[in-house]
Amino acid sequence: MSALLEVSGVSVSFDGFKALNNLSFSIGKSELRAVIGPNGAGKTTFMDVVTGKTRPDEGRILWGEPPVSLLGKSESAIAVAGVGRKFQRPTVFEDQSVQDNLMMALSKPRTPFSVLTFKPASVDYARIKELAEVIGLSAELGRKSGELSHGQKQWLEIGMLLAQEPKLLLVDEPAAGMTTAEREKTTRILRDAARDRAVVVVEHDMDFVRKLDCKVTVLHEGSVLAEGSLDHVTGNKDVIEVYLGR
Ligand SMILES: Nc1ncnc2c1ncn2[C@@H]1O[C@H](COP(=O)(O)OP(=O)(O)OP(=O)(O)O)[C@@H](O)[C@H]1O
Repeated sequence: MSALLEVSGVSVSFDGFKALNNLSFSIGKSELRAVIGPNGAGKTTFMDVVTGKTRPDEGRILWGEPPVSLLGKSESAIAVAGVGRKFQRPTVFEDQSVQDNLMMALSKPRTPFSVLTFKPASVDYARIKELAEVIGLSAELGRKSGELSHGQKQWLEIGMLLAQEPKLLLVDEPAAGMTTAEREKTTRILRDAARDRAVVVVEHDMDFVRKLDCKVTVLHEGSVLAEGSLDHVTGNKDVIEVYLGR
């Protein structure tokens, strides 16, 4: 499988402390991957370097086919290239309806004035209907987003990101604060999203990671400690030591 994103030998230091230490990571075009690791392992910094928020001191970040370097590109250029990022807390426009939130997301990649001048066409309404089905909010399209449950807001934001058709979606702890039923639905949404794009899920919750049923990358002290199925990595003695303490 050819890689969509290839991170190699990336290091990032903050005041001499290596948050990422010679990190290498690669993901294919339609792949779901969970990234786990104890607090301070470098998960957020990893997402920050991929999205251009933090510049690495060393290493390469190659993207797409033919591969181009993401190093030196701005956060917005990286987003336009197809990297979407979902932060942990949902950020939707609470006073707007679910449909309007999705419509605003659809309008984003056009021009700087697109939100003001955007006139939805029937194709846009059809796309919103489709997105609402993907995120399980078809019955909520007319509701104010502020009235949604925490889980529904998270799904709406995932839908808003999908509206922009990212090639890679980075999702930070989507299951936090969700009910069991919401987690199950989130698993389904992420697995479906990864059918035709790459999805990286940073997660602490092992039950949730198990349900994702995908390859897992374990980070520790800014490097990859282990990689493989969840059973493989949780059976690794280094991983056990890191999680349970020496
Ligand atoms: N801007 C910064 N300045 C100084 N140190 C930082 C900065 N950002 C991260 N760090 C340090 O780098 C290390 C890695 O942090 P990072 O947030 O990437 O870890 P994480 O795996 O996301 O942790 P958590 O699971 O707690 O969110 C931590 O020790 C953190 O304190």
